[in-house]
Amino acid sequence: MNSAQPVVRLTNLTRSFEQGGERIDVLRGVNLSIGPGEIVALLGPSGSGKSTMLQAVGLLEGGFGGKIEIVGTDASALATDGRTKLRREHLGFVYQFHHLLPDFNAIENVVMPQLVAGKERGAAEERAREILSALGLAHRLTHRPSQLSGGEQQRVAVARALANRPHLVLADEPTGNLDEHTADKVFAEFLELVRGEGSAALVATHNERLAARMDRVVRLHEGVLE
Ligand SMILES: Nc1ncnc2c1ncn2[C@@H]1O[C@H](COP(=O)(O)OP(=O)(O)OP(=O)(O)O)[C@@H](O)[C@H]1O
Repeated sequence: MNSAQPVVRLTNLTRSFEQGGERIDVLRGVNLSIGPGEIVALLGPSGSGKSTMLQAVGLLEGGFGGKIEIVGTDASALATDGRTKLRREHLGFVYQFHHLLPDFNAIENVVMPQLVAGKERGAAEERAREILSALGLAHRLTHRPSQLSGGEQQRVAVARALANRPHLVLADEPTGNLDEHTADKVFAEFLELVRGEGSAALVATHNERLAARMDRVVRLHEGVLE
């Protein structure tokens, strides 16, 4: 990767929804460029389009206008297979709710995306141990999600998102489901890990306090960033 190249560049991103015969223009021309290792907070009131924007950047949904470039590749021009490949190679996801596989323990949840990416099992397990330990979960490796606290579940979700060393982590209210004290702690660990790994991140949040800890804050207002 060219070191000066943005990990994501959005040019005139648009998205509208048709609901009950009415058209809502949620994104009306969003422009954003995130550099390597840069951690950006995406703020905006409820319903302003933060999740919609993360879905676009995550190449999870179609129906968007404009251009989405991920590490220099124009995703808008790719078919489903190409978008999946781009997503697997460059992106990691953390959601408000952990979405861990319930029948798999912590280490297996972190190993899984690495196997999907073609990594050999031994190396994947070593990486999972390393990253879970960095998040203080060395003593919880064989616990299943139901046997973990909410904070621990989110830490596993963070480890899973970073397992393949993504260039960009997309996080949608990653600590929104936790009490304030736990949220602060898990978020600090998340930031430290993302910084240590050198990944960039785009983090949607309502929380101004968390936003202030990131490198840059952008705000969605009436469909554009300000
Ligand atoms: N599939 C859909 N069909 C119709 N409208 C939708 C759809 N998805 C989102 N919207 C609308 O788009 C707007 C933006 O939703 P979005 O979830 O992106 O907001 P948000 O900023 O993430 O909100 P919150 O902070 O509450 O999670 C909302 O008005 C929502 O109702």
